[in-house]
Amino acid sequence: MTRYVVTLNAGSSSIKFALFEVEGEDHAALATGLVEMTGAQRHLAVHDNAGKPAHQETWTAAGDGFHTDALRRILAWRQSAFPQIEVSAAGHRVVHGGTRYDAPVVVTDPVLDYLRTLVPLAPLHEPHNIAGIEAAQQAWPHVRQVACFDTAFHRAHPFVNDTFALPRRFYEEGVRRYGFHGLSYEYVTSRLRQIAPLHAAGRVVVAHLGNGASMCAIRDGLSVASSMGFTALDGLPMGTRCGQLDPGVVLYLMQEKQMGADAIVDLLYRESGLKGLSGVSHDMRELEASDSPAAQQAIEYFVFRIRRELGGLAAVLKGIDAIVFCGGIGEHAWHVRERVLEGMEWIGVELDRSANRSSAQVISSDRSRVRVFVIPTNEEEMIARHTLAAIDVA
Ligand SMILES: Nc1ncnc2c1ncn2[C@@H]1O[C@H](COP(=O)(O)OP(=O)(O)O)[C@@H](O)[C@H]1O
Ligand SMILES: CC(=O)OP(=O)(O)O
Ligand SMILES: [Mg+2]
Repeated sequence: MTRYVVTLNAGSSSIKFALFEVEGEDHAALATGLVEMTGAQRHLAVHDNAGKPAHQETWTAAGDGFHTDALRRILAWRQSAFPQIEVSAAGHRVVHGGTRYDAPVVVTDPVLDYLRTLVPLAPLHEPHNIAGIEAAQQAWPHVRQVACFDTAFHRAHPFVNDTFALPRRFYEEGVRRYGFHGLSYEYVTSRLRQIAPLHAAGRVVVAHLGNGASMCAIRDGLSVASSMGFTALDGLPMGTRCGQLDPGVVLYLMQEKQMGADAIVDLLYRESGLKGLSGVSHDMRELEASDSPAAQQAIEYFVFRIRRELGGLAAVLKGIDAIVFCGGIGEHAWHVRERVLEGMEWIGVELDRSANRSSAQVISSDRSRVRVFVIPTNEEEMIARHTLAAIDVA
């Protein structure tokens, strides 16, 4: 039986969506799309299954909520482009699932109530993920909604990789290292199983380097440790997020700079990372093109933190068999990959520079003991897979 699923990844200023046709184990994206918001301007662009532009719309917001407005347009496009299709379910990327969810779940009112309590733990993502679900419920009242969590993949971490050294009661109430980008790690792991099954069964470090960035140690397909923690702020520096930070800095901001919680949230989530360090841009493409010394230093810091994390995660795994790069930077910025892997022969990596420059699937040399891969991630396909599985058991 052929089934159809819509996936939604709602952010603060964009919604990524896709329509999948599912036949048994085969998931084919019939179309993928993006709605972007710039000021009052809205822009919707859909690409077909060959990646060719299939539909575009630009409009000015009429005071309506971004998600409701955009979802109505997505629905109208779906009805006119694929009138014969009946959608079985809508799957949503939800960044934080807290302690309660270690698997995707069909959305009900109690689920939404719980997700609302997690908003302070993911202020850049969770409110928009919830708004996307609510708008989809309104727009498509007869379609089941499934929440797919970024944290779920990491929920089996051993205690030491899950805890902070705070009094125990904080751990019990959920102050833990959750880890994020789980849908991406799960997808990449499943691709690695197809491409290189022996490596996939071994010790793998995946670097998801996008606008948000994290790294994950994976053994036999299971997450063992992640660079991200309680929130999606920790670990690597990101487009606008600070990454690892001495908590003493936060105390200093409060006590000496009299900064309140909202100002600190803004500083650490929206004004730091590559953007804050460079003063030029949050975007790696603009930093690479810039001749500003601060832009070059921001890249240097990004590379430095990835190298530190790689060493740390390799130690957790007691050695590594494979490294995988994914995400916008991981898939395209060969220069960053080259600098991350420079002088890493001690860990067993020998780079094939020309394969790396063309972003080939395997970028390590034939002699390299550790195999290094570039695998384009596909969070949408993972959401589609989880969504159908969740409605099948519900
Ligand atoms: N060709 C490229 N070269 C270098 N960096 C790139 C390139 N394309 C995208 N990027 C980087 O990837 C980021 C987007 O990553 P992506 O994983 O698509 O983000 P998101 O987290 O929004 O899904 C951009 O902000 C930019 O820094
Ligand atoms: C969790 C996270 O950082 O997500 P994104 O990369 O989409 O910002
Ligand atoms: Mg991302």
